[in-house]
Amino acid sequence: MSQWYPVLLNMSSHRCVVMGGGPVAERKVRGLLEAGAQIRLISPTITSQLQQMVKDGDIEYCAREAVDTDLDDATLVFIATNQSTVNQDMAVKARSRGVLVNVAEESTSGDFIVPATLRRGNLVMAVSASGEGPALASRIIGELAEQYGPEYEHLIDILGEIRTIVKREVSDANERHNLLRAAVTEDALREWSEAAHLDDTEQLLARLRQRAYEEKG
Ligand SMILES: C[C@@]1(CC(=O)O)C2=NC(=C\c3[nH]c(c(CCC(=O)O)c3CC(=O)O)Cc3[nH]c(c(CC(=O)O)c3CCC(=O)O)/C=C3\N/C(=C\2)[C@@H](CCC(=O)O)[C@]3(C)CC(=O)O)/[C@H]1CCC(=O)O
Ligand SMILES: NC(=O)c1ccc[n+]([C@@H]2O[C@H](COP(=O)([O-])OP(=O)(O)OC[C@H]3O[C@@H](n4cnc5c(N)ncnc54)[C@H](O)[C@@H]3O)[C@@H](O)[C@H]2O)c1
Repeated sequence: MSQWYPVLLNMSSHRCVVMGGGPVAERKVRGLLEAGAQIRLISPTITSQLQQMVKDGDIEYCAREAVDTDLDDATLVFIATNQSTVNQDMAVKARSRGVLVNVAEESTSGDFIVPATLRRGNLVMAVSASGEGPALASRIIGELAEQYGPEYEHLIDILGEIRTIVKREVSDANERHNLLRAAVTEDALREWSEAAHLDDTEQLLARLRQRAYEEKG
């Protein structure tokens, strides 16, 4: 059994602190930026890509070693220095303050780990091997990337609109459930990518009912 519990956090208004400025910290910063988090990076040295992000104003940067007070107003802390004593010391301090912490060098010193992730707009896929095989998680995400191409970014938006219409128009919970399931088959997705009937509610519902009926039969 894995003790890790997967969630999607709304990071849009949360401050994250990243300690360390190497490739591992850079990966964490990229993932956080994709979720719109506010990031403060603390490290005496940083990669050229991180330097560019600082220049572009994407992240706040303190060019020094991390200190305890850096933990103060953070929702999440990511520790990725190459100093094991610093990593472990900051992890203990963060936990004692109740700040959730990720420790890149050792999964069990922290409160959470970061899964390999694939984003297609609002479709977010995350794979974890619970720290036992990050390379496997990364490989599986690579496979998913081939299976779920960039077209899913648009498709997931169409599906969102279809769902809004169904929720508005269909009051029976059981029927709603059947229609929404019928809306996401591979065949249905192909149809929506060509014509989703979003401006013709009657036509859309008729197509969904037909699909739900066919699936049952
Ligand atoms: C998913 C990903 C996300 C990210 O980092 O953003 C991520 N590691 C990635 C890649 C990767 N990391 C490593 C390799 C080399 C192969 C290997 O060693 O196996 C590769 C493969 C590669 O580079 O392709 C080395 C490594 N990783 C950790 C340690 C320490 C240890 O062993 O505990 C060491 C040894 C360091 C050393 O040698 O000393 C620890 C962690 N790495 C995690 C996440 C967390 C668990 C995730 C999970 O299992 O779900 C955890 C526990 C903590 C954390 O960082 O949250 C990202 C893939 C992104 C992508 O490609 O999509
Ligand atoms: N989770 C993962 O996926 C993964 C993968 C490889 C390695 N690791 C672990 O993550 C650590 C970082 O890896 P890396 O390749 O980015 O290392 P790196 O050596 O390239 O970078 C380390 C960074 O930490 C900074 N640093 C050093 N002391 C500091 C301090 N007191 N306060 C703040 N910053 C400080 C350095 O200036 C440097 O920017 C490794 O030591 C390893 O244990 C994790």
